[in-house]
Amino acid sequence: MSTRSASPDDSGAGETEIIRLPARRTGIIGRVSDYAIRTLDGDDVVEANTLFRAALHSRPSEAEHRAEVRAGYPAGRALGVLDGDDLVGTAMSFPSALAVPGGAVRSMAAVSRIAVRADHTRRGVLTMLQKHQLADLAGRGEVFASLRASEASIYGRFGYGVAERIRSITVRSAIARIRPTVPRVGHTRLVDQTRIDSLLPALYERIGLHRAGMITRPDELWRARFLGWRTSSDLIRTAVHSDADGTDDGFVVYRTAKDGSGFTSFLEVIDLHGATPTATRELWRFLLSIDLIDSIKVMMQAVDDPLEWLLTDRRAVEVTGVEDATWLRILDVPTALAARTYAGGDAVVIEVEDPQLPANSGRYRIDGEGAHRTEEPADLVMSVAVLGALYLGDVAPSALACSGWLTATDETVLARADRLFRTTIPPYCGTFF
Ligand SMILES: CC(=O)SCCNC(=O)CCNC(=O)[C@H](O)C(C)(C)COP(=O)(O)OP(=O)(O)OC[C@H]1O[C@@H](n2cnc3c(N)ncnc32)[C@H](O)[C@@H]1OP(=O)(O)O
Repeated sequence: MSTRSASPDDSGAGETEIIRLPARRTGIIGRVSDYAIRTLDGDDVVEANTLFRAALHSRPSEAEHRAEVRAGYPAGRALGVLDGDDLVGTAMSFPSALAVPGGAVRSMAAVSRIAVRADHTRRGVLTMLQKHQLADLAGRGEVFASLRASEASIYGRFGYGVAERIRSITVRSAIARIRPTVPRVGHTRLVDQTRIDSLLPALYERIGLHRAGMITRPDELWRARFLGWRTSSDLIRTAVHSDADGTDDGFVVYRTAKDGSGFTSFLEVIDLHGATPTATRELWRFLLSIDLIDSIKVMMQAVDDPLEWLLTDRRAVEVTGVEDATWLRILDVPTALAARTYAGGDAVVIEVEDPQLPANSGRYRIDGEGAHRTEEPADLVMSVAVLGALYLGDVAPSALACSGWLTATDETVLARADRLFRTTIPPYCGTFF
């Protein structure tokens, strides 16, 4: 049990993130000066969630949702930093798995809900959390950790590199028409929003990890998502596409909101996945057919999404931004390097530097057949964060060499490395956590 101080009238309106967890002698896994770090369990994760929400300037979840908030935390994966009895920092992760170039899938911790109480920042609390979290995840045998960064300047120092980017778009519905020669396949239906819990996880699993960068969604991640959608003040709807044989093969979750004039609204795509490009295309056909929508926004779309090619007027799609999405931290470099495929060509030897997880440091020979440790001299030297950036194929080694992120013995090495790491399409995750 834990206690949280509340406003004098106890209405909850003024609740703060001053959270006291009872002193415990057990479960402490580390100490730095006045701070102790321990694994959080039971209702303590709900308090950690309140701390996280406060750090993002959001109010706590309603008391009636306590059980659901708790269900959104996998057991044994939340950490808390305590200053005396005060919870002042937290981090957690979901157990997931990542599809890598070539189609293999390896374990991945989806790291999330990192927060330090506003009056304790810049004193090393996150550094303490990261040190323990990385060691814990590597100790569990997880191959990757991944996160979405609130700010780009935070996580490189902990070995995370930008491995995937996404684009955001606005579609002007009034001029967005699907080219008439594009065949209509299957059909799309709205589903009962109160029943999506039993529909979407299985459908997402059936869609599968068909692209490098996609990740599995554990139950706790879905629970957290459903809670967010249920408690949103916006109107949220779900549509499912089935193919010509009647098999469900894609879904879209979207919200609509009025723009103030009364009759027109905008629509925002929250989650859209198709097992095939055709399923995704047909979901777009549905979205574009909804009446009284001025514009459609997508915050998280693959950078190579072909939507504009589908339309009679490609300028109906305005790209409003391109941002970093997956920050990848390779926890087990030998396993990660061996898991992905490489285009052919001559070998390169890379030297990886990883002071936080030194078992990763060393030289690796990579060629079209795979990758393994070697004692040969290095052609390229890079940090584990830079290897994370290269790994899914989003950026070429030559681009990172030119910007000073890695060093190469000569230009010909870079051409070889570019060829080896190149992938046919850029990575895309499509899951926020
Ligand atoms: C995956 C996610 O959950 S993303 C959400 C992350 N959470 C938030 O953004 C919520 C608001 N912010 C916070 O809670 C905190 O400021 C955190 C978690 C970002 C940082 O925690 P802190 O305890 O202040 O970090 P810590 O003191 O360990 O700093 C480590 C280093 O990172 C730097 N750093 C930390 N945060 C930032 C930042 N926002 N911008 C720039 N540098 C930063 C520090 O200056 C320090 O650098 P140094 O090693 O050269 O001295």
